[in-house]
Amino acid sequence: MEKIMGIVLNGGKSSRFKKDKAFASYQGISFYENALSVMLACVDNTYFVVGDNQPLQEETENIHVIKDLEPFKGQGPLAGIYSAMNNNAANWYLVLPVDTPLLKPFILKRLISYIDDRVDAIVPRINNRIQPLIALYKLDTIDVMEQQLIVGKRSMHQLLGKLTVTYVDFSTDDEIYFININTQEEYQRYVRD
Ligand SMILES: Nc1nc2c(ncn2[C@@H]2O[C@H](COP(=O)(O)OP(=O)(O)OP(=O)(O)O)[C@@H](O)[C@H]2O)c(=O)[nH]1
Repeated sequence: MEKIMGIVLNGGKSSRFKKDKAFASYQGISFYENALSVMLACVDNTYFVVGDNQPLQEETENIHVIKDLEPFKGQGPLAGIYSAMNNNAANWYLVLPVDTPLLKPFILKRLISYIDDRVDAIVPRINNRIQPLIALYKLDTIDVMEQQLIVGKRSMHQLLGKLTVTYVDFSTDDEIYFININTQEEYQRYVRD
């Protein structure tokens, strides 16, 4: 049985949203609480990788609050993923951002079912669009991540270009679950609490 650790990313600046996305809410639940609960419906333990405005006051038994490692602090989602994987706690890591409030556990469980040690990453694809922040990464990919960060290549797409990836196709009907809220306009259009 593979050991899987969650990584919920919450270290962004929310500059397009104009206020901290973590505290926006959907159906009365804040984005960050929702992301943690979707994650914990799929794995036993998760990292919660935060920036300066840490919403959780206390750790719980299965939520471990950490910060980006200093050399790459605030350098984007890849920095957060790398910082969590650096703790060496599992051989696979399931990543989730805070800003996909419509996501459901079945999506993550389907990705988990594709775990195979011959590949480096398992990434969903919907209508030819890939979602590298709702994905699984094998521990061994940490060296490639570090190299990318050292040379300032923060793009997840560029990272995937260097890995062996299984793309898991989801149908157009599932597209709704992957909606990513970056702006107030997107919030009004898709979420409207
Ligand atoms: N740990 C960590 N997470 C990050 C970092 N940058 C972004 N994230 C998270 O990655 C996910 C996607 O973030 P983006 O929407 O690309 O970036 P953002 O900074 O939150 O928003 P913008 O400032 O509008 O680009 C969110 O869950 C963010 O909280 C970072 O430097 N460190």
